[in-house]
Amino acid sequence: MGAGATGGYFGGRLAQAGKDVTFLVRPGRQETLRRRGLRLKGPDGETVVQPHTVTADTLDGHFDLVVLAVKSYGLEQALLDMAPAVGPRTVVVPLLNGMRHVDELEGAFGPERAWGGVCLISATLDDDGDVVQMSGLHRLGYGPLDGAEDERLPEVTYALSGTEFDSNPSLTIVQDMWEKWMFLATLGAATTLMRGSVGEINAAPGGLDLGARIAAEAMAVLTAAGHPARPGAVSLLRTGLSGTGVSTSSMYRDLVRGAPVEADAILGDFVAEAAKHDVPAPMLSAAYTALSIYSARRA
Ligand SMILES: NC(=O)C1=CN([C@@H]2O[C@H](COP(=O)(O)OP(=O)(O)OC[C@H]3O[C@@H](n4cnc5c(N)ncnc54)[C@H](OP(=O)(O)O)[C@@H]3O)[C@@H](O)[C@H]2O)C=CC1
Ligand SMILES: CC(C)(CO)C(=O)C(=O)O
Repeated sequence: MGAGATGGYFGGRLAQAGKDVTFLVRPGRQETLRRRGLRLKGPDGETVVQPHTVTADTLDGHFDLVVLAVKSYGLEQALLDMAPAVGPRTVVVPLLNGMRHVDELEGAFGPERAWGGVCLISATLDDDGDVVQMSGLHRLGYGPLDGAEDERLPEVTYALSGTEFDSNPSLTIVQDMWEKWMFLATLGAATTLMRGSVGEINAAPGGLDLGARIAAEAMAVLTAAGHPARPGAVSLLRTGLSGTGVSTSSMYRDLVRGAPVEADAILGDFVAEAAKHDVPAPMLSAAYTALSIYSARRA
């Protein structure tokens, strides 16, 4: 569902590996994909696949697996449009950041079909509509939200394996999603508040300290919410915040090109979680306020 940066990337890699993939898209995107093919550009070169696409009005029959890859502000319509594709045994794996979509997905399709998902990638669409993978990271995690063994997990794992990206079935997907949320809340707040990449922030006076302070707030929120970050997640966060590189966040890239941002789902809900547990989060809160002003001006 959606053939933008993440849907285009993971779906394109699956199609490249010979899997039976259909992209549910809107007419504008369908036209671009017809004209140019689905082009994936990245550190390892360029690949073109000719994707099979459908639009909501031509969607027919149930699918085994739906990978939901829209922005949070497009979720409501996306759930309506994809509903005919979801049958009794369909599994829906969302790639969205944040946690609010979990309730919406469960509400729409029921807990037996709504799974959790996490994607770690830095991707964007360029001016031609091609998918650009901006670093070597491309990991997709998925699993049932209740963490119980599910006979469909090996089937979904088979469907999502044998491609160029890392595929991670997980029985701790809710914890994985919280940790991903912590990572993105930190990186998203730092890059949008400072209007710069990780390398630029770290090179500026006070930049290193700022990153560490936002990370400390975010980790405290996870602990208070009952999902303390595991050592691997803490180390990923530290690595993500260190260095001199050009890495940013999808929210930063949306901000600098004047596009809508997912501030409410990524930072608003996170700050609300902090308030619920009386955890001070002044830096995260400042970033959310700044993005809310940006969103109000765009409206
Ligand atoms: N980009 C990144 O590096 C990462 C993004 N994420 C998360 O993944 C999610 C998706 O982000 P991303 O892929 O970057 O977003 P994009 O904006 O690049 O892609 C979203 C796509 O969804 C399509 N879409 C929206 N609504 C519908 C609909 N009703 N029917 C069909 N297609 C629809 C849009 O189509 P149209 O072209 O018609 O508008 C667009 O192509 C977000 O929550 C983001 O935070 C997570 C990790 C990394
Ligand atoms: C932080 C990152 C790059 C990790 O995948 C991400 O999710 C985003 O930018 O939206």
